[in-house]
Amino acid sequence: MQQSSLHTFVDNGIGYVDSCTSWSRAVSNASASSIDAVDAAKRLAAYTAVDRHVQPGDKIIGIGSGSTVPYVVERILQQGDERNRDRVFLPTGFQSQQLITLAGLRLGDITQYPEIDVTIDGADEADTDLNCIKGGGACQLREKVLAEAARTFIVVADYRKNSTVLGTNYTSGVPIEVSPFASTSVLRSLRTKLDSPNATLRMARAKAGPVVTDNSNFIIDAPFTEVALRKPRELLASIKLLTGVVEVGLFCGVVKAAYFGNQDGSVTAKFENGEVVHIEEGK
Ligand SMILES: O=C[C@H](O)[C@H](O)[C@H](O)COP(=O)(O)O
Repeated sequence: MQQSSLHTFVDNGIGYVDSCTSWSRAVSNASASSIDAVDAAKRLAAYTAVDRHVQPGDKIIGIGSGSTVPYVVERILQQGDERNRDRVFLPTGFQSQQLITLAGLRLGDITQYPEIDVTIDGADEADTDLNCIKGGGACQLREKVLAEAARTFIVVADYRKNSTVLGTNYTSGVPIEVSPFASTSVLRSLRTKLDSPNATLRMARAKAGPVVTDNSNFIIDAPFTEVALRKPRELLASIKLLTGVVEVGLFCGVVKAAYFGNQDGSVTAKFENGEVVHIEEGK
């Protein structure tokens, strides 16, 4: 598999970059040079994470979703056929399934392999304690299953996702996957009971009607106050209690380490014990 083909796939995205998130739309609208800089940062983060966390003994590997993940697959391919021959790769959705297949890697399923050695995924934003917002691409249910099943769950992203408090840079709201049947009542509860007056159903861009997830559900994007987002575990618990909610794009207490590519060619690594390490280019 040529590396460029993996990115052609994502660029055309089967619509991923173009259609999934307002964040991604912002990127699409940015100048070519800023896209290059952001992409370079994504690649740096992905390569560093793979080099440190995808070890020869790791045989069951979870592959997340988003525009940073193709670089993860690219780096894994660079580890060579010998190392990848007896590995199985589990996808978090349609996009990563296509990535794995196109790369010529062996595709597996979480139902066959409920214990994963390492899962690497993107994020929409991560805070100081490694709580994350995920689901800008509507994949959070399968992503959370593969994150929790993994001995090591690693997040990779560019510098824009590295925050102190969730909701600082990613302002579209917390992505919430809901059963279509319950979507109106969940929306109402979010607006009236959970103080998210601007919660909205995510609409598709090249289809009339709402975004439909890989699990045939809908997505609600629910913005919350900074006060609420400073306590993501509590917020997650209260959203999950709403009948009809399938999964919430708040990941709390699952990330072992997050790698953020910076514009100057360095990588910032944040670990679950609170340690922050600055990795200079090439180290
Ligand atoms: O549902 C999508 C996922 O949570 C992605 O990992 C997240 O949206 C980050 O994607 P990207 O790397 O494109 O910013």
